[in-house]
Amino acid sequence: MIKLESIYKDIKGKNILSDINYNFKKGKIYLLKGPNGSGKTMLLRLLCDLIHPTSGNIDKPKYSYGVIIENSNFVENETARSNLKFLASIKKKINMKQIEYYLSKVNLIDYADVKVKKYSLGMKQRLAICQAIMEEPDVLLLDEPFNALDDKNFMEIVKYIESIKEDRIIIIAAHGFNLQELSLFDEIITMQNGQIVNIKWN
Ligand SMILES: Nc1ncnc2c1ncn2[C@@H]1O[C@H](COP(=O)(O)OP(=O)(O)OP(=O)(O)O)[C@@H](O)[C@H]1O
Repeated sequence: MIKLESIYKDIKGKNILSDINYNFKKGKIYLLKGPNGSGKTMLLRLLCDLIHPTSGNIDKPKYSYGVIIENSNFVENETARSNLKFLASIKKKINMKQIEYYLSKVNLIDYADVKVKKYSLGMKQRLAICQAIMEEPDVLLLDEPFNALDDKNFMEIVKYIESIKEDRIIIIAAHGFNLQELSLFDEIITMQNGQIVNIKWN
């Protein structure tokens, strides 16, 4: 569990997150929604230690993280396979067989040896999802992972994310108009002006 208690974050004198109290539990999928600038990305950054709170407590064990936050930086002139191979070489947790397994999960196995610069936006998004899940992290943080996906790939990725939720904390920040209708999400958290203003349990 990740426990946030009275979290405040100020950047350059401006309040970005305000009095955030929340427990994120394993086995659940969370939707973070809210208007542009409401603090969704900042909350994700805080959860994976990219930023630290100005005040308040974060209580959590030493988790591993898979993240998509802002643009994923793949080397455009390399293939998907060599990009993922390079990323996997940092932690040395997985081998090429596992990379290929996850490439097939996001429907990219047939394009593994195509240079990323030839990928469409949706394919790049699926590659980013692949990169985030391939090391089977405890916590999956996905910022706007669905934007460019067509209906078929959207539904397949949604089903897939649902299938891996056991023993994992999954938090997805997204605008999508009808996303909250999906049974995918166990809890829907609405943010506004850096605060959590509504919580809905599915
Ligand atoms: N590097 C930064 N320095 C100062 N303020 C920042 C920085 N990055 C973001 N902010 C501010 O933090 C606030 C929250 O931004 P955040 O990116 O978390 O919003 P968001 O809910 O993810 O928005 P969006 O839906 O547009 O992605 C905004 O007011 C933004 O202007």
